[in-house]
Amino acid sequence: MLQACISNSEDQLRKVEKRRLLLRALAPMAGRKVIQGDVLKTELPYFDICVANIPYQICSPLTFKLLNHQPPFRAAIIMFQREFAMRLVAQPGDKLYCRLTVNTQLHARIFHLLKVRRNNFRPPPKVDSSVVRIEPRKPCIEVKQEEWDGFLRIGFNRKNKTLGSIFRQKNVITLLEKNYRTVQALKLSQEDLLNETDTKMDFSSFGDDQGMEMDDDDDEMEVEDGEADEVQSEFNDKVLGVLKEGDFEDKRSSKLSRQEFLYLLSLFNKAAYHFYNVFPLFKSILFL
Ligand SMILES: C[S@@+](CC[C@H](N)C(=O)[O-])C[C@H]1O[C@@H](n2cnc3c(N)ncnc32)[C@H](O)[C@@H]1O
Repeated sequence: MLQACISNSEDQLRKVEKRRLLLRALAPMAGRKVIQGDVLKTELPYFDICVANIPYQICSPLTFKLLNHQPPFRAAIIMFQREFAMRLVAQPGDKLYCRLTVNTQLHARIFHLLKVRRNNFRPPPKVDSSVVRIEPRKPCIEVKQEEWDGFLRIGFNRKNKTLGSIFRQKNVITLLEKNYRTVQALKLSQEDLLNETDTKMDFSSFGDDQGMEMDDDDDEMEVEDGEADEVQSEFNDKVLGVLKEGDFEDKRSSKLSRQEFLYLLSLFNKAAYHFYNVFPLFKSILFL
């Protein structure tokens, strides 16, 4: 059939070659189901490999959807906007190292495969691209995702400030103290709080603001609107004691590895300091 199409015309030869390559690429798909739909809204079936050239506005939600997928797949090879890709593969100390980096690298190993320059496309888009390989960690790391997210938000609030300075901020201490008092009032154990380990990542909080917004400022994002005054109280001294215990007071989030973040969070939790709003838990216990 294909042979019959062959002609001397260079254009047609190119078309035939394209078609031959396409048929070869699709051969393993024979008998497979094709699902048509919005990838973000579609429940994905079991899959082993994901290969995708995606519109860049869905970089963050798609990445987190894939990382939440169970059972974990073998690998995803995806082309991302260059800067997003460099954030995924950044290492402590790199300019692009951020909350997105730590969060994704907690759940997956990420490799930069190749750069694709804008001029490789016709017409050229406005940005360069990179192809990366994402391999979910197996077994997956068990964390309470809300706790981890809350902790990283605070840590990367001013990623180049020392943790000592961040954990003197009024809004940070107020959050920790409120949670601490709730936990104490209910005499909740570590197990009560962390038992329902929720490894699911809430990618809704990782809008493209988190994934792509990049400025020259140190600031990642605010914990919440409002003042960031420093406080000095007995409670604050105790919180700083946790930082000192792990030798973290003079360290900066921009240079901490994910293992160090995990360790520091474990020290805080051991001392009953929590970073997510425990109040709903309090309410659910009251209304049992
Ligand atoms: C960058 S193009 C890649 C096209 C083609 N796969 C290729 O590699 O040449 C991205 C494609 O994803 C489709 N797309 C955009 N948003 C999508 C979504 N939420 N779910 C599924 N496909 C989407 C677009 O219609 C477009 O065809």
